[in-house]
Amino acid sequence: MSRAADRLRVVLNHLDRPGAVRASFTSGQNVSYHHPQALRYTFDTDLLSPEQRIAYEEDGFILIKNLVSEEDIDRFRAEFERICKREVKVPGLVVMRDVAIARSEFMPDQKAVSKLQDFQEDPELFRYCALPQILKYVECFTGPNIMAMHTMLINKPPDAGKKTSRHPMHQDLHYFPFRPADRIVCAWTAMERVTRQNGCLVVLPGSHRGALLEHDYPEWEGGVNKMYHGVRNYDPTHPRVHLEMEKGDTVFFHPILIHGSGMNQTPGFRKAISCHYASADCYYIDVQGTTQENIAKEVHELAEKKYGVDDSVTFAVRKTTGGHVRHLNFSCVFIVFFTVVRRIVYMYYLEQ
Ligand SMILES: CCCCCC(=O)SCCNC(=O)CCNC(=O)[C@H](O)C(C)(C)COP(=O)(O)OP(=O)(O)OC[C@H]1O[C@@H](n2cnc3c(N)ncnc32)[C@H](O)[C@@H]1OP(=O)(O)O
Ligand SMILES: O=C(O)CCC(=O)C(=O)O
Repeated sequence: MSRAADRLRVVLNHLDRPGAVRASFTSGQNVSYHHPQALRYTFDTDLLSPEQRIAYEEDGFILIKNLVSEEDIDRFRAEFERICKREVKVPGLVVMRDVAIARSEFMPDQKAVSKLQDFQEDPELFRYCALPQILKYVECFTGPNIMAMHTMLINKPPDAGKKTSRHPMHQDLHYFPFRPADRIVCAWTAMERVTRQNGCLVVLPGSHRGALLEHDYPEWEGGVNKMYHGVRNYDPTHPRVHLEMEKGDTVFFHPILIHGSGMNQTPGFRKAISCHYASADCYYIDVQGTTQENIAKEVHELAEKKYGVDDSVTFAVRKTTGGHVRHLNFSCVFIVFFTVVRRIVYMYYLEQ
């Protein structure tokens, strides 16, 4: 270990000792999960090294190599294929097609699927969200009571020539009407080798320390996928990092971190699986009058059109236990983030 790392460890030990200044939390449940004021984004659970904690604090993301086994990933891939072939039907699942491909008559159906969203009712895919090795890291950011909030399997298609396979630079918090942001984290696992060629994630290190910015559709000539909003104004000179990853590597990142992904310039699909987690202490906010109002409106419109929902819709809550990490799974579609969310949290507390 380097001398600098040794020094860092000593400083962190001092800061972490009982009686040191603590950050405040939204409930007493996290009392033993303190972190020193200087470290705002991470908890000490004996998993992250001092260097890793500092890296996440400074950059807003951390990449862990080889976290998910080849066997698990192959099982997720097989389940994805079963879903595409309609061999299994998953309640609440949102199947997205790339806008350029959806409008093509010639693409066989399963190839057109660019993303599955809200797979929490698929036990095989949902295993990803409950993998102990993932939850151990999640706990470093959310604290011990963890909720799975949003799930995706992203199947970035070979670009159809319109550059629609790109995902504009954005902050995930734009889609989440709950807070505090620092207690939310995304786990994103490469299901195969991801490179600049096939459209790896691109992040702006340190941008998680900024505010949630205004988002809207980018003005792209070839079209933009539904709800793929981009950050309106960000510093184009901000350093960018392309996260090239091997199968099974996992990146954890903060919901204010500005990120996106490039065009897939290869003939193959680029797959990744991800889950957004939050502390059970997170609370929902009213997004009226905030920058999130535009996405809330769009989600409501889509929900009305597709499901005819109103605020009286009820959603089930399922609870699972994984070691000492309590893990909640919301049975919800994307829309509940903006509609009946308060009820779900309330039900959770009633169950205690
Ligand atoms: C926190 C992390 C957030 C991550 C950020 C995100 O991922 S944000 C992205 C989240 N996105 C979503 O949740 C979108 C969910 N998607 C959907 O609900 C659906 O895929 C859809 C509404 C876009 C289309 O569903 P439908 O079942 O109506 O599909 P259908 O095939 O009948 O198409 C209806 C019309 O929509 C067009 N269409 C289809 N897919 C589209 C797409 N991705 N973007 C734009 N338009 C699309 C079709 O060409 C068609 O247009 P015409 O009528 O002109 O022929
Ligand atoms: O996997 C990708 O290409 C980008 C995913 C992403 O940023 C998102 O869905 O929010």
